[in-house]
Amino acid sequence: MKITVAGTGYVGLVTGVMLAEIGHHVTCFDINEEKVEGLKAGKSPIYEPGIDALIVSNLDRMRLNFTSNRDCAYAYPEIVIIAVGTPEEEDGSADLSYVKMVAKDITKYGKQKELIIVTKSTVPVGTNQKIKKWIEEDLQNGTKFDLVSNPEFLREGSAIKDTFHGDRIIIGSESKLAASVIEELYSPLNIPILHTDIESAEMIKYASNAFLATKISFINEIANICEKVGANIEDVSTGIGLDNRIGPKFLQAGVGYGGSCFPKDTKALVQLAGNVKHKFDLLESVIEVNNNQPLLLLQKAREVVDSFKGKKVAVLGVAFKPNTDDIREAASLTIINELNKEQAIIVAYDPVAHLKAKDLYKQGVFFTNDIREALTDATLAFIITEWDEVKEFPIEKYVEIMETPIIFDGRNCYDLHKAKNSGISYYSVGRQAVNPLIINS
Ligand SMILES: NC(=O)C1=CN([C@@H]2O[C@H](COP(=O)(O)OP(=O)(O)OC[C@H]3O[C@@H](n4cnc5c(N)ncnc54)[C@H](O)[C@@H]3O)[C@@H](O)[C@H]2O)C=CC1
Ligand SMILES: O=C(O)[C@H]1O[C@H](OP(=O)(O)OP(=O)(O)OC[C@H]2O[C@@H](n3ccc(=O)[nH]c3=O)[C@H](O)[C@@H]2O)[C@H](O)[C@@H](O)[C@@H]1O
Repeated sequence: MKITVAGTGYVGLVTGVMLAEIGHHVTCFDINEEKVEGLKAGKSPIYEPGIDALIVSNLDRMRLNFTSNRDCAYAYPEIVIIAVGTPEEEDGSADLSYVKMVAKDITKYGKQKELIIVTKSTVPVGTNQKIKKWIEEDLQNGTKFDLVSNPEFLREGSAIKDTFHGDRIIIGSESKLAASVIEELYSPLNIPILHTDIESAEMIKYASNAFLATKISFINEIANICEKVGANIEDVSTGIGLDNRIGPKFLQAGVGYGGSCFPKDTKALVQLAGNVKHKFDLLESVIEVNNNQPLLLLQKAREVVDSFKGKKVAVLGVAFKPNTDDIREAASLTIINELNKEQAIIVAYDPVAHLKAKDLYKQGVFFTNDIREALTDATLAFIITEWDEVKEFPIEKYVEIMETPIIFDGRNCYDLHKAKNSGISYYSVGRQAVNPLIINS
């Protein structure tokens, strides 16, 4: 099939590449010309394991092309997939202006008589009806179009695997024919498909992200209590997860969830509920717990050192999770901002996100992809992202290279016995402190 994907971010690019790989002819359109030029040359604008090889092989097979020309993108596709951003507005609701821009481009530049428009961007319930209205406002006579809501569930860092081996594909449509075309589109993937109405498909996406965020805030609250009553959250998580009804996933306690989606989608769902006069108390608490979680780690450090002023502090991990260069809403930024306010000398390490993060700070923060450089002569270190490079860093080295080996681990990377034997002062989440220490400023 002939497909145009609007937006070449994490979702659009991975979707486009996947569809080309399973045999479709895909044009990826983006308004960012620099991105498009790079992609034409086979250069991915995002760090995502496995994506570069798929871009290059499908460019070579001529099944994939990139453009910033609207005529080329919208003239004759059979299907347009909307995969542009839906960032949050100031009040937490979703900004639909990029989605609207695509809807308007489709009617302005489209020359086809029949078209299926698939919404893959995460959009509030009711958005597909808005898209319908935006398109009908200036539709050429005689053009027939159908809408399909087809939310995306990939995770950054494992996006390729998630796309080829997802748990489910949701197809929400008012048109049986359009739904069957989209089912056919994905059939080589052999992933279970659920057909729903459009509104339910839109809600499935928000409810999924909200549920996962709830699991994380729940386990973080249990962790916070564990610390006070002498329990160990790692054992508690394992014990809970052995119940098949609960399952072991998304029970890793830490400094909370970040990224471009959980924070914005939870807020958007609270807004959506508010619009229909439903106060979503549970989800509001999930968000509040998450906002506090990095601050609790900082609080532990404040109880150990009187002041951060003038001290070298290492921050290990800047990306919101491992295997991505995405730093949107990363817990590291909360920690760095607070330390920066308190005039610490911050050296932040990340194996891939260090360059992106550099652009955010004018002064007071140094970024490196050399973990030793970050730790050498540091008074204390915060572990914020559980990169393999961090987990595999030998614990004894902290003692060797830091001025005082005091570690605040926001991702529970190390075994408590090993930490004890190594001689570091080690504070983690939901577990007892090891070799606790007080130093004077
Ligand atoms: N990042 C993720 O892991 C996931 C994201 N989503 C959702 O998918 C949507 C896209 O997210 P990302 O890919 O992360 O966004 P992104 O911010 O990485 O990429 C969006 C792209 O759209 C382009 N764009 C903006 N307006 C455009 C227009 N009118 N025409 C063509 N291109 C345009 C931008 O230049 C950018 O390259 C969002 O709604 C997000 O919530 C859903 C599942 C996973
Ligand atoms: O809508 C989206 O954008 C996507 O959001 C998440 O994917 P992603 O944000 O890429 O990453 P996750 O692996 O879900 O992690 C999100 C955050 O939760 C944190 N997390 C995750 C799991 C856990 O047990 N504990 C925990 O703190 C991670 O460190 C990270 O900061 C969902 O997992 C995807 O299904 C969804 O498609």
